[in-house]
Amino acid sequence: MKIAPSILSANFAELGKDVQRVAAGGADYLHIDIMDGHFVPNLSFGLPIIKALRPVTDLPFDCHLMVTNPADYVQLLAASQVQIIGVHAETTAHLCRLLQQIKAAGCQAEVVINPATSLTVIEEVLPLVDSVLLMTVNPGFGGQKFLPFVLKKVQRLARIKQQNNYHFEIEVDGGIDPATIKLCAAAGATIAVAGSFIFQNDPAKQLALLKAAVGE
Ligand SMILES: O=C(CO)[C@@H](O)[C@H](O)COP(=O)(O)O
Ligand SMILES: [Co+2]
Repeated sequence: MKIAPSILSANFAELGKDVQRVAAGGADYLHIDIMDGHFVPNLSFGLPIIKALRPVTDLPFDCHLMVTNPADYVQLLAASQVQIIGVHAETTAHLCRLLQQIKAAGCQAEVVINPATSLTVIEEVLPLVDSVLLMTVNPGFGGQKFLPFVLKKVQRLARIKQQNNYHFEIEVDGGIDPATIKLCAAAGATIAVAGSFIFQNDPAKQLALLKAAVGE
């Protein structure tokens, strides 16, 4: 199980230092939540923050776009050396084209769905993607409670992946702590995003607690 700390819950007054702390603590990715106040009822941060953080760490940037017009940002994010671009299936009528644009820009394509969105919405594009991010909270805020009904969706996706010999990562995002990461790993998730749990205390210590919970 790989871990992607979400900087949404970092101390923004010490953002660079917090990023270095999670990198030193053994994080596998840096999860960056971009919110526009339209697709989700919250604003977070944008490209200047990504550009400022890029020289701070070699961790791959996993950019989770919670915006109504994700296609407008693909080229800009690719030019800012973001490795993974995650787009919500709910934001576009042209999901296949959007994922192709991400790949053509040289990035890994990640499709994201809300807790209430069915896997059937993304089934046809599964051969195209590098990762599938299943939201385990309703997107927009850190510190929310994990929604256990999504575990069945993780299991179903893991089965589809195995049956078709697909190679995408299965990522979960929201409400991850030592108890819920264990449930997600057992259901077949391969990457866990964690924000408030990691940054509520010493990030290296918190990362170790998450890893220990999944036997790493
Ligand atoms: O995308 C989101 C929220 O919309 C997440 O990435 C959060 O940042 C996760 O925070 P916690 O639930 O772990 O506090
Ligand atoms: Co996120």
